[in-house]
Amino acid sequence: MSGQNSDPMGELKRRAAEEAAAMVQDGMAVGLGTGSTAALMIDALGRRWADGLRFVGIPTSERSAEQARALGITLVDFSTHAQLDLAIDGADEVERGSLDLIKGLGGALLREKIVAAAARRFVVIVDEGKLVDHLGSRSPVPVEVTPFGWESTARQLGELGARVALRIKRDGELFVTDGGNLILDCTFGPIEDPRALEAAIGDIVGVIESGLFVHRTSEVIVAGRQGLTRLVAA
Ligand SMILES: O=C(CO)[C@H](O)[C@H](O)COP(=O)(O)O
Repeated sequence: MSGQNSDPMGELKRRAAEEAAAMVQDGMAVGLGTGSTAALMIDALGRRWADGLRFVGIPTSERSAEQARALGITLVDFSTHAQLDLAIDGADEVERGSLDLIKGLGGALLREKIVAAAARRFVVIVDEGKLVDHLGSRSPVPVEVTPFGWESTARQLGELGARVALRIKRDGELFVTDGGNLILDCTFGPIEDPRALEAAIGDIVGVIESGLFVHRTSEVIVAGRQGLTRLVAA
């Protein structure tokens, strides 16, 4: 069988990633997301870099930094670029209408949220399977917490109505973030008021950040069976 059409959704995700990468212009400071979709976008930026485009990137994880560095992309940090022109990232769920997100199944939510908050435009790339009517319908909300006292933090997250699971890797080791913290995956079910939940989670001592991204998205590029769709925040 020809490999060309063996993964039509993968091909559409690649096109969505290329469309997002096409938004980068010479001289921009760009946030580079994390995950399999963001990796396709970084690859696309690498091709544009090889063609002569020049910009600087702030990566949202060590993984993305390594990938971008290998492609020759210049990386900077917030000491020289406290504001970014654009950030591009994937997501685990996108709420239709609001374009609010759940992120962090890849474990990079803290740096991803800092980068999204620093960007004038935040563009998200997903396949259509990530679109939901209510956040929390399929994905838990990942919450990054300090290792010290995580059991107490978990208990308090449970009091908000979540089923809480400490993230463990496939090899049985604890998942530790790039910042040296732990992730608690909190299953709430469909979330009625993401803004209120984000605030309530953030109020718990020991919580560093949650994977709820509320009112942060400028645009979503969706790869679907019918092709690419662009959703813009109302
Ligand atoms: O939030 C993330 C990492 O922390 C990713 O953006 C999210 O998990 C989507 O990843 P993928 O594109 O591999 O489905």
